Amino acid sequence: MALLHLVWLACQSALPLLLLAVVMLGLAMYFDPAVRRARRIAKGYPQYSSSVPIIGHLLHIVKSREELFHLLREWPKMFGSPSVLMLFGRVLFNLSDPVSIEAVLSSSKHITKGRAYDFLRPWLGEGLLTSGGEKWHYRRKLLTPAFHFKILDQFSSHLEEQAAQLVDDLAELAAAGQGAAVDVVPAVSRITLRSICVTAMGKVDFGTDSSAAVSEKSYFEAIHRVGEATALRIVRPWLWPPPLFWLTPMYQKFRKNLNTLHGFTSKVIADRKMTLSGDADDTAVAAGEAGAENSSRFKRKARLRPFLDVLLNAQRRGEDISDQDIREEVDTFMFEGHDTTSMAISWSLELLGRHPEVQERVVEELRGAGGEDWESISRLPYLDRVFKECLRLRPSVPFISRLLETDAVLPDGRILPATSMGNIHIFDLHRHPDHFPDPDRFDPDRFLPQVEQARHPFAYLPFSAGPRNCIGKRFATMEVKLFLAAVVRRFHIRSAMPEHLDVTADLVLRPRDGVRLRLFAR
Ligand code: HEM
Repeated sequence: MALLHLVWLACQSALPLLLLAVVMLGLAMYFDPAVRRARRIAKGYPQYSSSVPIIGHLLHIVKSREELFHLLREWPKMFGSPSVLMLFGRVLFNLSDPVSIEAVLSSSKHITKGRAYDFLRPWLGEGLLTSGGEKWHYRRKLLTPAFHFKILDQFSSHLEEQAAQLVDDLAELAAAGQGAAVDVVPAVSRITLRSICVTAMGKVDFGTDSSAAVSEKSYFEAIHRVGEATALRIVRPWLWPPPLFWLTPMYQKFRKNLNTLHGFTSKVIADRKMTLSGDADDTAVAAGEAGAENSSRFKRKARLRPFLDVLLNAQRRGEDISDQDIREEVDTFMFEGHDTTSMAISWSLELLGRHPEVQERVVEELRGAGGEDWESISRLPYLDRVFKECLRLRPSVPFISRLLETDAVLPDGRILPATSMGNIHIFDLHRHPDHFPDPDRFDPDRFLPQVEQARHPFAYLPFSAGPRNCIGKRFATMEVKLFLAAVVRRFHIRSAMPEHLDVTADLVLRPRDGVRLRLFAR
């Protein structure tokens, strides 16, 4: 604490120098020849006519997070896609059409994440989501087998247990609410966090005392606060330079919440290290001892190597992975692996609550499925279409971004020039009227095989596409479908949300006041 205070004082006294450094850096970037070329090319694209010298279109986007979310939805209607936003001499392309998005995402040249991800680094470090270059290539190759479908098959029984637990928790919540609307997000988040822990992190023991519940609760609250601060910082340029951010009262809270997040993940890693070090086969294999691979116990375990064990074993084999590296991956997967699925499940329940006829058809299909396990559920075609349509209308990740390090060339010859940002608005892509007629209508039959095949392959991207697509896509699909199936089998669901949603610009698609539902036992 004292150290933090000293840093804060030092920053304050060095403020004029820091500001000067920021201005000098800004000017160097502004007059960089490649950036000037990008500005010249960007003039050919639609954009706001009023641009202020240096700050560009900044005044248009300084809004509350709710207002900003709605403003972003206006851009495709006003300008089409691609359109341009200028900020401090930098060109940002807003992309919400499949053709220009394909030009960016399908190329292995455009794998560097946009500047917005820099603000995630205090939390997620250089994990798989934020890293680039060699580091990303190595980690992606190392971690891909941890999400192979054979490993996911081993996870299905854990997820089935968690689905049953979710149903019990929701029953308790509904009983406490006595027929009133309840916000299901906290209950769903708790179970999706447990799900990623018991599968990818190999954590089996949550303890029976209340301390586990307390640490889970503080973890969610900290995620929300850090997410809010990060999303706000992205659209408040005066908070971009770290030294300026450090001087704000917001930073003190941000730091405290980061400590909670890192404390939680460090404990998960320490617990798993302890379990593995007590396992003679595992230690021998990790150290590369002769004969270990031939042990029959190892052969059984090798098929079951979950995400965290892959990292810990790579470290024990002497590969270049520090404790810090492991923690940033665990932070990344813990966040990506539970917040995205938690919102996908909550939003899907809400959409089913608005469309009782679809809900009943899902229940009917489930009754004929033959079982409640993943084997039976994975084959259901109508549930699959509902799942896809829910992620179309409510994509958990509504926005992603790339820094274009080389030109991206569109099929009509136009260029998205190097140094600019390709901001991909998945939320608007999924509402493109040419690809999804009457886009706000909920209609699972948009995903009938013949309809899907006729559509542009980059018109529907809830999990992104190309080399940096979602590594957890199969895991997420299994979890969301299993949980939806378990909940609708047990409850009639009715949405208690207003017709027009109040959504905020956040890291995941989150409503301002939770997802409120009425649940009635079937
Ligand atoms: C419904 C649930 C999910 C959705 C909608 C979703 C969506 C996405 C999207 C759109 C991206 C691309 C991000 C970007 O380009 O910046 C992504 C990347 C990623 N996702 Fe997911 N995700 C989901 C669940 C999961 C789960 C369950 C995990 C982990 C178990 C996961 C781990 C990751 C990671 C690590 C990346 C970065 C991959 C890379 O850059 O190589 N996601 N996800």
